[in-house]
Amino acid sequence: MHIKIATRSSRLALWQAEHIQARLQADDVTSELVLIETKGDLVLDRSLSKIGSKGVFTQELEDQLYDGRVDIAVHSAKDLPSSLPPGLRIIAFTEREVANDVLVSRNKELSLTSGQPFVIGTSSTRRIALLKHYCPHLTTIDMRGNLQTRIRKLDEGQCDALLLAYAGVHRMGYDELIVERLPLSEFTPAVGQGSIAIEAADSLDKEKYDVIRRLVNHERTEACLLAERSFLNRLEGGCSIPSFALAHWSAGQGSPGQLSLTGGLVSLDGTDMLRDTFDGPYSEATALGHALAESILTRGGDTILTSIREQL
Ligand SMILES: NCc1[nH]cc(CCC(=O)O)c1CC(=O)O
Repeated sequence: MHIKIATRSSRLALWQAEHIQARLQADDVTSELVLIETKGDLVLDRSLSKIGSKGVFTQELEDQLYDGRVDIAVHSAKDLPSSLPPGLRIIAFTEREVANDVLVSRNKELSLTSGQPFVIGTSSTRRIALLKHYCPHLTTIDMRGNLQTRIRKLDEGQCDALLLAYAGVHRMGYDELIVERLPLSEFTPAVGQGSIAIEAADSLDKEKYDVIRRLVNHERTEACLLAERSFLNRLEGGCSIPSFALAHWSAGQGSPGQLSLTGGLVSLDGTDMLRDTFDGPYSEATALGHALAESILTRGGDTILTSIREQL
């Protein structure tokens, strides 16, 4: 069997695609990578929220799936919108890497909790809003581009530190630049952070589908991500909305276990913060995400969302 894989060509995207290739090799499946530029890779002078939140890193890959030029597309799960275009679906999620955000700097003394002011480069609306909420003494400057570009900008002195996902920093081999791992309880990650998602057309050959699921999919991560993505879907938030959610699986009473989903929303200026945790059975992941989102919306989340949409 031979599988054609669409991927972006950033180093992180290639790492992820090669990771999937290595998994498939375990079963004598051959594969090849088809490298594709997306709008998110090409337009670097505007923030993601201005380019348009939906599918900036995914659309060109999806075109290849529709045309049948590739079998699957590999993405950071975080970059995939919570609802996919018709005819496409996610067929597997890899086991999640450490989900935390980390502070990256050449200066080992820096810490978010020290009370010392410094400048953080990030253009994530979630990270900016959470920093405003928990660390009002810090300043942020807008910083896009792939990991290597951002670290170059850090080294040029454009900022003192970066706030990044551990998963990407670790995969790119920059662990020695991590000066602090941020607590999940405050800096709750973006939906899907740390997992790799495999997207395919509904028409994907059944044998390929089965092989990919068997060799790549991690069931517990999948359940967590279904809950998180359902939460995001109900909020109708793309990656430009400062929302966050993280689910954990636990053994609970008997199999197949329980999910605990924490998620919320913060206003762009950091003043209004809503966060809650809902627990439910593993088999009800989608309903759990939906219920948490409903609760957040009725407790004032709808007002926060309206004002976010007016400002972006
Ligand atoms: N949108 C950028 C993006 N997409 C996925 C990752 C990191 C890897 C991951 O979370 O899977 C990053 C960089 C970052 O947020 O630091």
